[in-house]
Amino acid sequence: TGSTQPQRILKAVQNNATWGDAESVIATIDNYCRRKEWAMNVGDDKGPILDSVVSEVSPKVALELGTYCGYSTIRIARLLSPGSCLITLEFNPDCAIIARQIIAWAGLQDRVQLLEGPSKDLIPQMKESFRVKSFDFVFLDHWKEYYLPDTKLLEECGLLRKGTVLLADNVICPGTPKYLEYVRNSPRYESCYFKSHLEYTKVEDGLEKSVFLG
Ligand SMILES: O=C(NCCCCc1cc2cnccc2s1)c1cc(-c2ccc(F)cc2)cc(O)c1O
Ligand SMILES: [Mg+2]
Repeated sequence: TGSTQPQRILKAVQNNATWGDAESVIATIDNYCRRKEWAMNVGDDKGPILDSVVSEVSPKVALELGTYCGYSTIRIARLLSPGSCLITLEFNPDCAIIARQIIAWAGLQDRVQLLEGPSKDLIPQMKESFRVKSFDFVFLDHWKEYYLPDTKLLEECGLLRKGTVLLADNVICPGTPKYLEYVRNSPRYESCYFKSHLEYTKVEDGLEKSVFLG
């Protein structure tokens, strides 16, 4: 039986990146996915936009929906101040196993809590089980049709506060029309679009930044 894409990405990291060096892990994954095989990482075109929003927010408690191999997890976690934490949700156990190893290779396992399971089950547990009061920053990068229901779930669970920043990947490709319509028309959000490209391609894609107004 052959290897999976996450296993091949982990091997590339173990063979080329420096243990404990997050920048080298990011560069290794981008080189591998640009030259060898495309993968659904936020990538090196949208990545700097993600970096700039995270740096601006400086979140103490952040949430990521959709870990995959941990590429954006590392991009976010490397910018967090010590004492801050990033909770990342992954539903696929095979991805979770690989992501944990890639996050550890980057030396960021102390700032990251990877939870396995569907967002709709885990989000309602955040307050009681994971002792989260509210999130300062949320990166949406999971099933595109879940962006809207999960945003409403975060609102209903009282996990957003005045000023919480939501940043959504893939709002053009594959696209999240219902989510975009909601955050761009709701009086409870101030939204703006950062035009970019689908990871490792020339296809248009972008990130939507939406500030919850309370
Ligand atoms: O599907 C994408 N990401 C979601 C997969 C994660 C599924 C999960 C569900 C779930 C539920 N609960 C908790 C955790 C999780 S993780 C995705 C796809 C493309 C793409 C693919 C083909 C193509 F031609 C053009 C773009 C590009 C991207 O940047 C993506 O992010
Ligand atoms: Mg994505």
